[in-house]
Amino acid sequence: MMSKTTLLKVILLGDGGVGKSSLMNRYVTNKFDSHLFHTIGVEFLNKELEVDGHLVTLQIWDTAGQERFRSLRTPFYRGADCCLLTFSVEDGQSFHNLSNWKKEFAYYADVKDPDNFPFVVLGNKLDVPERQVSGEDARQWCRENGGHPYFETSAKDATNVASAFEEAIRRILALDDRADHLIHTNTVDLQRKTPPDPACC
Ligand SMILES: Nc1nc2c(ncn2[C@@H]2O[C@H](COP(=O)(O)OP(=O)(O)OP(=O)(O)O)[C@@H](O)[C@H]2O)c(=O)[nH]1
Ligand SMILES: [Mg+2]
Repeated sequence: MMSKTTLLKVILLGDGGVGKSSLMNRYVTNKFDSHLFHTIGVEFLNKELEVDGHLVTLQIWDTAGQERFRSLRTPFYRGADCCLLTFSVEDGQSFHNLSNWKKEFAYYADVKDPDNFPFVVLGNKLDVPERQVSGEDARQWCRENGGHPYFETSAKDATNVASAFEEAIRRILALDDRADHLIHTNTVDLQRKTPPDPACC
């Protein structure tokens, strides 16, 4: 059984410690580690899913947020279909740095028109009671910086994690001129037990 899947690359950016790896792990493996190590360079995981009738292979690239790893992460920005700008609601500095992350992405991904590129903003660690960034401030930043969608998430208790990644997919698929850029790959469904087509080699 051959089926068409669309490969979409999304990239997680944001300060070290805001929870990028935890969000990816929660979404792909549904696990959470309260003592996760800082990422060095980049890592990626794939997740296959169906969104609004589209079979999608989501390739999630998780980057190291610490400044000392800048040169290791930036070569991987090119070709991203969506960028998830991530901060932690209990870390005001990580919120103030969103503009820098957006600029870094646009520069190294060579995005010509950042205002029309699909960014999604994530305010993570919603479960932590001591907030430094209000939802209203975050929404205002999103409105004033290109009208990006905003999700408050918790990788720890799984709040809104799937919704945020699925919004990223919808934003990409909604772009009018996607058709020319989509990478269609044929995949083999190993679960399906139908006999081979006799007309086939
Ligand atoms: N309470 C709480 N802790 C979280 C959440 N997400 C991540 N953490 C914790 O915050 C710490 C940092 O999380 P990471 O996922 O490693 O952060 P990161 O953004 O990948 O950091 P770098 O790899 O250095 O860029 C870890 O101890 C996580 O367990 C969350 O939603 N709630
Ligand atoms: Mg990490």
